[in-house]
Amino acid sequence: MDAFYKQAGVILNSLARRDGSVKTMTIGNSRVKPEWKRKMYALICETLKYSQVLVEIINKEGLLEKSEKADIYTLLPLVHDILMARGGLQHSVGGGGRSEVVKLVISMKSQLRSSLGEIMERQGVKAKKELIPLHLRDENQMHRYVRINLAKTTKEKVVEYFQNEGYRLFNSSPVGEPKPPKLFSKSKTFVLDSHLPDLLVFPPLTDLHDHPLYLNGDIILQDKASCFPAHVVSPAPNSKALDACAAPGNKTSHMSSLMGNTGTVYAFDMDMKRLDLLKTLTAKAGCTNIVAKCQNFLDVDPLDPQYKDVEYLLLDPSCSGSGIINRMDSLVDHFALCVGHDSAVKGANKEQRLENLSDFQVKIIMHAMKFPSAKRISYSTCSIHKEENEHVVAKVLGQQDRFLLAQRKDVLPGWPRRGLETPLLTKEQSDSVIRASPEDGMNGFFVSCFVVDPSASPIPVEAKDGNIDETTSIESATNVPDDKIKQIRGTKREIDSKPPSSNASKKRKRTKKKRPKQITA
Ligand SMILES: C[S@@+](CC[C@H](N)C(=O)[O-])C[C@H]1O[C@@H](n2cnc3c(N)ncnc32)[C@H](O)[C@@H]1O
Repeated sequence: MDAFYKQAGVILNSLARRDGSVKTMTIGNSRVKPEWKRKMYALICETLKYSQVLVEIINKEGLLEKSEKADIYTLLPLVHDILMARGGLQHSVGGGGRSEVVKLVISMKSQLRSSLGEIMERQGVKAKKELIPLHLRDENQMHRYVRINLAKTTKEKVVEYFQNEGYRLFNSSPVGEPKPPKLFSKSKTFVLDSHLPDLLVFPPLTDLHDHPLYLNGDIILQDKASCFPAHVVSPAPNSKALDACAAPGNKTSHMSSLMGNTGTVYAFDMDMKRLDLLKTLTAKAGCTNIVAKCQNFLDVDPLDPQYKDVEYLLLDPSCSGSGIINRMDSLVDHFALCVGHDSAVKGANKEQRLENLSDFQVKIIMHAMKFPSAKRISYSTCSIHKEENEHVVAKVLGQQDRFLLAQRKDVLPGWPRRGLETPLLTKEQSDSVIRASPEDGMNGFFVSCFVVDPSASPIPVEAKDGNIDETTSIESATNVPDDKIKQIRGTKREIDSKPPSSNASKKRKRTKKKRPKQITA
C-alpha cells in the first residue's frame, strides 16, 4: 500500500513542476504497474480537484511538522483517500508495508475528519463534492459535439441510428442562444445544433470514441467552435479549395464534407508527422478529394497553374492556443496554485510571443490573398487574444485593398458572440467577425472572413514571362518584388496603427466609385 501512495506523491510533485500531463504520468507511465494505472489516474485526478481543501487541512493539523519524512505531495493522496474516498485508504493495493507517514495519517483520522467538517460548515456545503471549485466539477465539462460527415452519410441516417440505439432527441435551443438547453444534461440524449446544420450536441460526459459511427468515419468528434471556419468559408461543390495549415485535418475533412466529397481540397502542412495523421484521418473519413502536401504554405507559388482556380481558402495557422480549455490542465493549474508552485509565463515573454505569432498570421493571410481566383478566405485561431484576432484582421485590412471583410449576414449571422471592440476596427467590422468562449460551452475561438472586392480594378503587372498580364491583380504576382509593387502602385503600404475608418472608404478615394463598406460574397 505504501509504495502506491509514495508513487502518487512523486507524480503529484512532477505535475506541480509541469513535467508532463496527468495521463502521461499515470496511464502512460511505464513505472506505474499496469494493475495500478487506472486507480492511480483516478486518485491523482481526485486529489487535484480537492487540493485546496486538502492543503488547508494538512496545514491546520500540522502534518508536515509532525512527519519529518513526508512532504506535501506524499501527504495529499493519503489525506485525500482517508477523507474523501468511499473505502478510505486503499489497503488492497499491494506494495510494501505501512510507513511512518501512513501510520501518522491513520492515527490522525478523527482530527482530519473534524477539520473537514469545520470547513464544510464554514462554506455552508452539505456534500463533499461541493468543495470542488465550480469550474473543476464534472458536470461543468463542455458539451460533446458530433459532426456528421456528409462525405459518407446523411444527417437523417445518423439521427435515426442514435434513436434506434435508445438516444432521445430533444428540441434545439433557440438560434440566439449559444448554449444548448439545460434539460439535456441527462445521458443518452442529444439535440440538433441550432447554428450548424451538420452538428449534433450530446451531454458533457458522453463518450463516443468506441461508437461504430465514429469508428467507421460517419461522424467526427469535433468541438463546435472548430466547425465554424469551414461553414464560414463555405466551399461550393465541385470547386477548388485550399487549407493552408491543415494538419491534423479536422477542418480539411469538414470542407470536403460540405463539398460532398467533390472538387479538390489542397491541404498543406509543413510538419510531416502531422500531415501523415491528416492523411490517416481524412482517409478514415472517406474523403477522396483531398490532395495533401508537406510544404510551407508561404513557399507555395500562388501563380502555379494548378492553383489558378482555387477560390476558397481556409487559414487556421499556429496560434497561442489560449482558447483551448483542457480540463486536466485546469486541474493542474489549480493544484500548482494551491501548493504554491505557480509557473506562469512572465508578461514580457508572452507579449513577444504574441507579436511573433501575429506577424506570422498576417503573413499567412497576405500570402493567401495572392491566389488569383481567391474569393473567400477564412482566418481562424483558437486564441482569445485580440493581438492574434481582431488586431491581425485590422493589420491585413490596412495592408491591402483587394479584400474586404465579409458582412455579418454572411458570417454565421445567428451566432450571437461577435468580435471584441477595438479602436483598430469599426463597430461594423467587429460585428462581422465571430468569437466563441468557454462560457458558450466550447473552446475559445475566433473566425473572420475576407471576401474579394468584385469591383477592384485589375492592375497590370509583369507576369513570369515578362509580358503584362492585365487580368491578374498586383498582389497575385508573387514573382514581383515588393519594391516593384510599390513603384507600380505608387503607394506606400504600412500597417495602420490607426483605425481604418473603413476599408471601403479608402478604396473609394482610389477608384472614385461608390461602394458598400463591406462586400457580400
Ligand atoms: C492550429 S494547427 C491547424 C489545425 C487544423 N486546421 C485542424 O483543424 O485540424 C496549425 C498547423 O499549421 C502548421 N503550420 C505552421 N506553419 C505553417 C506553414 N508556414 N505552412 C504550413 N503549415 C504550417 C502546423 O504544423 C500545424 O499543424
